[in-house]
Amino acid sequence: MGEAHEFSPEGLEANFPVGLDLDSDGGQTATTIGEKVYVIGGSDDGAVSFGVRILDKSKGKWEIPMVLGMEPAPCRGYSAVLLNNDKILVLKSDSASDDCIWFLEVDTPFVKTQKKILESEVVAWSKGVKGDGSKPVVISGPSGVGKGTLINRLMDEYPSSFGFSVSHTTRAPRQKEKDGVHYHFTERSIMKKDIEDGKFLEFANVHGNLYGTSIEAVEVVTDSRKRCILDIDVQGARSVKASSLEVISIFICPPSFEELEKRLRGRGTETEEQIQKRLRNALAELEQGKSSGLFDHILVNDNLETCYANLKKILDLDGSTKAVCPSSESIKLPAGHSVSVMDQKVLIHCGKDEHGKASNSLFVLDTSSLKGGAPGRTRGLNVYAIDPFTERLNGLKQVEGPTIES
Ligand SMILES: Nc1ncnc2c1ncn2[C@@H]1O[C@H](COP(=O)(O)OP(=O)(O)OP(=O)(O)O)[C@@H](O)[C@H]1O
Ligand SMILES: Nc1nc2c(ncn2[C@@H]2O[C@H](COP(=O)(O)O)[C@@H](O)[C@H]2O)c(=O)[nH]1
Repeated sequence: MGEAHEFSPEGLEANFPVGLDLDSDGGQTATTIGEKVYVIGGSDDGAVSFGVRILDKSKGKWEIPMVLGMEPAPCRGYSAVLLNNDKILVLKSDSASDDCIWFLEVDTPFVKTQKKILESEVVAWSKGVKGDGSKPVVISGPSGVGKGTLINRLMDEYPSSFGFSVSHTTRAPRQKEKDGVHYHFTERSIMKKDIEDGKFLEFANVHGNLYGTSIEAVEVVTDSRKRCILDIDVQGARSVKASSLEVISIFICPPSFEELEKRLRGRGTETEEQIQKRLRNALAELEQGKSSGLFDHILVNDNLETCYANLKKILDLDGSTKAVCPSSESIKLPAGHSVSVMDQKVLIHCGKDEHGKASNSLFVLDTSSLKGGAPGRTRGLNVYAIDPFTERLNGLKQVEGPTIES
């Protein structure tokens, strides 16, 4: 965990004279990691935006990195603190409670991998979400096995707990499919460009078309505080496994190849040629799915009721645990806040409240159990309030029902 630092453009310019032309009216922070200075932000009419540039001190050169993930919306101010030498915690002032904690990943495993793939300087934004959240669920299996049927049942029974990751595809829509609901139907050239720009968590050529999960598709679901479900093929599942997104992966098998063919034909959505292609691919998918240790669970979808019951068991929905329900705690930071770091705890001193009055509020952001991160959200944030009059820092105590605004 790095030291919290108060940002001073003047001080920084004295230390790093190589053209560090930071806003004199603030709105920017600079965080140094080794030879690199990460400068975030810039203000325009009082609104701070979150552009990123990097000063490489060894080369005496500025670089504009590729920025992955959704950037935070502009706000009136923020503070930044380095965590674990690989990410910068950004605390936005006067922002909605579910939009004030962000991470700019600058040297995490995901960013390191992307730097290699994209052969460019890369940083990645990841919004912090409170509470443990639940790992996204990857559901894979050959075409026609019943993945969509199972997912639809789950979403119908638990509409507030699960959200579907809407993939992009270059295949044509089927009769009842809606753009933006079942898929984002797109053109190959557009999708390829977005892939090159690092917007996809995974993508694959499946049955002659391009399919992929955008980082945004997963973020949108996480932001709605639901557990994300991805319906993707085996190649996609392998890419996700290799990424830093932690998931539960489930492979669905048919009871027999004949039954698979029957279901695929019975659905009546593909031409004979497409059915033949999907069946040919199913042989390889079944072999890979069953044998490679790629999946955490394998379910046989023979009887639909039994298979659905087993799926619910895997997802702890068989009555033994509560439904996925996010914490309702929230936080809103005034412009005058400051931060300091102790062990893995970030102390947020509120300074002034939203009416400009002095405030003694002190919040603790415990970063010891962070999970996930880019691509996607950073889960496991624990925020609580402490009363500075009654508590000493070595005796931090959680206050019930924090006074943090909801
Ligand atoms: N257990 C089952 N028994 C009999 N029919 C089933 C069963 N599960 C699903 N089906 C039927 O099989 C057909 C294919 O199911 P579904 O569309 O859900 O497959 P899928 O795996 O999502 O396929 P794709 O990967 O092509 O999207 C549908 O007509 C569905 O009603
Ligand atoms: N790798 C990915 N595979 C995906 C994605 N979205 C869907 N799929 C898989 O494609 C086949 C065919 O789907 P269909 O809707 O044309 O029948 C199926 O196995 C899906 O699981 C994706 O984003 N990435």
